Order: sequence, then structure tokens, then C-alpha cells
Amino acid sequence: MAENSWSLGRALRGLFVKPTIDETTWDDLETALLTADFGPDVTERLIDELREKVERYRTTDPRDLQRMLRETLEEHFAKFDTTLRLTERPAVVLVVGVNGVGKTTTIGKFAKFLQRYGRTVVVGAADTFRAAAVDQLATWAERGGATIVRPQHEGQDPASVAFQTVAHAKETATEIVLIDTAGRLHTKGGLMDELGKIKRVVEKQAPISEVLLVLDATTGQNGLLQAQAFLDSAGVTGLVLTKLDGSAKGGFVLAVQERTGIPVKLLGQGEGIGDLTGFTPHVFAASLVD
Ligand SMILES: Nc1nc2c(ncn2[C@@H]2O[C@H](COP(=O)(O)OP(=O)(O)OP(=O)(O)O)[C@@H](O)[C@H]2O)c(=O)[nH]1
Repeated sequence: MAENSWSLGRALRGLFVKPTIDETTWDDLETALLTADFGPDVTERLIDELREKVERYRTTDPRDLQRMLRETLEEHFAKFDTTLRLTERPAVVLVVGVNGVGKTTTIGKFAKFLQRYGRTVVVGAADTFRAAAVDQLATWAERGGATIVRPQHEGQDPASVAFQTVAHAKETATEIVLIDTAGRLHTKGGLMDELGKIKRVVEKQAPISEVLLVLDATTGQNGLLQAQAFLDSAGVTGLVLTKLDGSAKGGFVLAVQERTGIPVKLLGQGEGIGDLTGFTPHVFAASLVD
């Protein structure tokens, strides 16, 4: 498997080839986990669990520790149900998040991802205040093989664009609706009111299957603070982490799940249309450790 920037592999290599587990092993492991942005709480818990397992199995072999680390991480990742719920027809997905985190790009990549599974997709441009943003979304929707419903004029009520997008999906039997929403308004209250209105209007026609919050993995804890209003009141059902490529913060994936209690459902790992994958605990844990 090709080594990812966020893999712990390099940081841990020296540790697992040593003849025996000793105190420096634990120090080095702690440093590697903290560096990878697991955060102090999760790091401490992981180290405690691993020390306990090493003791229970009476091993001093670092290769056992490597296997236990992989298994422990997988157990932690798998505590959350990372499956996308897209069984309704149409399945409506609201995509939320602050500006600049990669929302537009993610929508294009997600459309492509769904298309690869044979799904038809329409994108609704309900972030209606910047014409340039709508054009950019249109470009990404096209790359992703989706149609787009645009506002009829700049600043059109976002909820009415969302309504028209779901109506279009029903008329054309399009299976999945991805709705782009605004990342910033003058007040946070205004933004949440707008999202609430979009939801109410959409739900007159179809249930909302997922509310996906897009987070930039390179911003770590700070990005979570910026997204707090969404976490508090947008009814987020899943997280999308973007910009994991080039980031050394593989641990953020676990830290963010534990801190929010919300599963990571998609990972963005590049600027290309194909650079979005689902999140599979087993695969991710193996890529982190091996
Ligand atoms: N390396 C990398 N870059 C990404 C990824 N996702 C998005 N980007 C880049 O991040 C920048 C912002 O992405 P956008 O999709 O425009 O972000 P946005 O949240 O829609 O931003 P606004 O349009 O300002 O609201 C662009 O330069 C993207 O190419 C990713 O997974 N990896």
C-alpha cells in the first residue's frame, strides 16, 4: 500500500523494529500519536489501553504492539457507524460548512463517487449570494456528471432553490440530491435560520437523508471551533474531512469523531475529481499503522 502523508508508518518504524518494548517505546508512541493530532485525551486513552493489552498478553515484542495498535484504532473507528444513508428516493443530502474548507470541490467529487455506483445526481446551488461561487459549483457538478439547479437571480432565497432542486429530482427521477449551502452570513443566527428554512421547505417534498459537515483536516481543533454553530444546530449526521493529502494529521479523524460523537463518512484526499473515498475503519487503521 502506498504510504500516505498522514500515515504513522514513518514515525513508528524505528519503534517496531526494536528488539523489545521498553519505556522509550511508550514515549515514542505517545509523541507519534500527538504529532498526528490524535489530541491529548485520545492519545492517553490509547496508550493506557495498549499498556493494558501488552501486560495482559505478557508480550515484549514490538510487532505485537504494532498489531495491537492497529486493532485498537480499528475498534475505536468502528464505534461509529460510518455508512452513508442514501436509501430514500430521492435521497437529499445537505452539504454544510464554513467557506474555504472544500465544500464546492467535495460536492463535485461526491457526485462522481455516486455516479461510479450508478446513481444519478442533481446539485442545488443554494449558496446564492455569489454568482462566481455558483459558476464554480456548476463546473464541479459537470465534472462529477451531475446536473445543476441554479438560482434564477443572484440572492434568490436559498430555500426556494433547494425546493426547486428536489422538485427537479422528483420530476426527472434523479436518485440523489446534493444541496450546497452558504458557509458564512453576517450573523451565525442568520445562517442557522437559513438552514432551518431550507430543511423545512425540502421536507415538504422529501426527507433529508444526510446533513454532511465538511471540515478541513489541516485546521484541526481550530476548524472544529469555526464549525461549532453547525455542530450545535444543523443536525449534522456525518463528517467529511478534506485535504487529508499532504496533511500529517491522520489522528484528527479519530479525535473529531470522539469530540463530536458524529461519524466520519467521507475523506477528501486531493484536488482531482476522483479524490474522495468512503471511510472504512479497517482500511484506515491499516493505512495509519502499516
Ligand atoms: N489538497 C487538497 N485540496 C483540496 C481538497 N478539497 C478541496 N481542496 C482545495 O481547497 C480549496 C477550497 O476548495 P473549495 O471547494 O472551493 O472550498 P469551498 O468551501 O467551497 O470554498 P468557498 O467557495 O470559498 O466557499 C481549493 O483550492 C480546492 O482545490 C482536498 O481534499 N485536497
